[in-house]
Amino acid sequence: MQGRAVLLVNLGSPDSPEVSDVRRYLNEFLMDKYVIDLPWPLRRLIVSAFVLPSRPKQSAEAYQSVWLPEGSPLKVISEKVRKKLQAQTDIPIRLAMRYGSPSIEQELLALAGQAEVKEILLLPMYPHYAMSTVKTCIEEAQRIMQKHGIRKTLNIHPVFYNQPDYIHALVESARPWLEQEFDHLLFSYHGVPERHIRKDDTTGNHCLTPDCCQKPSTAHATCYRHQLYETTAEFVRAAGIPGNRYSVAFQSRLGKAKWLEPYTDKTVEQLARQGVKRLLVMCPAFTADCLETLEEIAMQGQEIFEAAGGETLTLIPCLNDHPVWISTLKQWIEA
Ligand SMILES: C=CC1=C(C)c2cc3[nH]c(cc4nc(cc5[nH]c(cc1n2)c(C)c5CCC(=O)O)C(CCC(=O)O)=C4C)c(C)c3C=C
Ligand SMILES: [Fe+2]
Ligand SMILES: [Fe+2]
Repeated sequence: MQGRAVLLVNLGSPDSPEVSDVRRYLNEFLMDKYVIDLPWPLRRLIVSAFVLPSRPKQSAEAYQSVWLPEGSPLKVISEKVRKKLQAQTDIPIRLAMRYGSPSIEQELLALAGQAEVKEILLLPMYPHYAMSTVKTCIEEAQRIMQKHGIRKTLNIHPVFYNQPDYIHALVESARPWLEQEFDHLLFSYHGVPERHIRKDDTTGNHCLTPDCCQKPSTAHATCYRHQLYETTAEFVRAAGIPGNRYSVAFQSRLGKAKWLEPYTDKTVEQLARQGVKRLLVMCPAFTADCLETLEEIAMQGQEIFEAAGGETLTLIPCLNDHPVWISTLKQWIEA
């Protein structure tokens, strides 16, 4: 294990929940060609003319409602994970954010500056492949390595959506909630525009039909929808949840393009109208709780659910710093 180092990467948050910091963060995030995948002039126009005038204020209010004294939940939790992991291994571990701080550049340089480090394992903290998450982290890390002429080996940890030890950690972390009475379990995954999946499809004909993600295909290596269906299937199998007590939906859509469906807000409303009173929601696209779970699901989702006749919507926390997840990460980095 000598000579190894690890860089954990997550998405990132604004430096503070003030409108100006949220604007700077959204600008960096949405100007990434893998997030808004349009030619630069069009992307610049859309972000400047349609997003930045109003979204920062709206998002800042949302961030203010979940902000912790130590900072953004995503960063605070990610740092806890890093610290707990570091306490269990001698391999140097650092944490970077794809957008905002600490940057991939700063953290890669810090690792590369240690003479004893010969190879760096990049571990994007996302279970599923998407160009807006995993691909952009990998490319950014490679760009930084090239820019600074870093002569160390960069290894990429593969996505882990169907890894038995990941599924086990997910089930163990959800267990206290699953042991309580509930009517329905909703898996709410962060959505992506359908176009993103088609763009990464090497076969040219995948994800054009509703059931393509269920059939064997080489396209699944980069198919976010296939991968999250697999996580769901493995989870319910391991946790013993019957087919009529769970469903999948997609949250956090932005803009006018067609995103993966069904949408979480509509599904939550529909479930309440169908008579579901106690709804559990889990969000396995994220490994750490963040704005999208704590505000969009636990706050907005609860309001939608209650208004439509539901009683309690309970968010199952993400893996966060659960001990089974920490020991899974330890095994992966030491393998
Ligand atoms: C085109 C827009 C977006 C795509 C595509 C997208 C994909 C995507 N995002 C995550 C994980 C997270 N996203 C978060 C926040 C967030 N996401 C978008 C837009 C897209 N995401 C925006 C504009 C925001 C900011 C908040 C807002 O204004 O709504 C977060 C939370 C960050 C935090 O600070 O807590 C996470 C995490 C995944 C996994 C994903 C594709 C699979
Ligand atoms: Fe997002
Ligand atoms: Fe697919």
